[in-house]
Amino acid sequence: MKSEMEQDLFKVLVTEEQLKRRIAELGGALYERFAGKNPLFLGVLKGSFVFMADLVRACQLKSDVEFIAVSSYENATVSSGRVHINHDIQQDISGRHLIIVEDILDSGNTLAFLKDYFLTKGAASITIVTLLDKPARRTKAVTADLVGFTVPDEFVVGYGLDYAQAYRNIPYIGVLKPEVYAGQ
Ligand SMILES: O=P(O)(O)OC[C@H]1O[C@H](OP(=O)(O)OP(=O)(O)O)[C@H](O)[C@@H]1O
Ligand code: HPA
Repeated sequence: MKSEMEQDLFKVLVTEEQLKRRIAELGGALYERFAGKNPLFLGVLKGSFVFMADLVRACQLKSDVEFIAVSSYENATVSSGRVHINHDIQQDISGRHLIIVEDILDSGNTLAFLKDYFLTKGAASITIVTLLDKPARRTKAVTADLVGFTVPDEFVVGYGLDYAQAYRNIPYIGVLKPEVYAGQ
């Protein structure tokens, strides 16, 4: 029997197997770039929490982890354009090589904001890793250094990504049935 979340799904875009394989590749690429450099993995909450957990374990670098929580979607499927910091980082990042870990690069508002924010705080370098890239929706000129999958212009959920805070615990990436958004 389908779970209550699966009943809301219209289709699967990226399977668990595809995620696992690609994240192993991303981990390997990061290892080659950062071995010996003690980078700081900086996860962007909430969406990146699942990807971050798998990525750091796929990349056996000597490194530490930090998190910032920001939001801009306010229960909608389009960005409000205003990025709020809900919980800031807890350590000095000046002189550090940052690996920003995102679940999705969509309009670019969040990563454009965070790049400026961390450069102002004195990061030595910033590398952006995003699990998903949705270039069709971009309004800010920001690109990722490493991308897991490029996705079409559809609102996606699962593997950390939400709609109205739900569906983050689906273990793959999918698209919801249109009626789930009815009334938005
Ligand atoms: O490129 P953008 O259009 O800025 O979209 C990407 C951001 O949107 C989502 O976060 P959201 O604001 O929904 O907060 P959440 O991570 O807590 O779900 C996602 O996790 C990214 O951080
Ligand atoms: O397609 C998306 N799904 C979930 N959260 C998001 N934040 C930006 N784009 C998306």
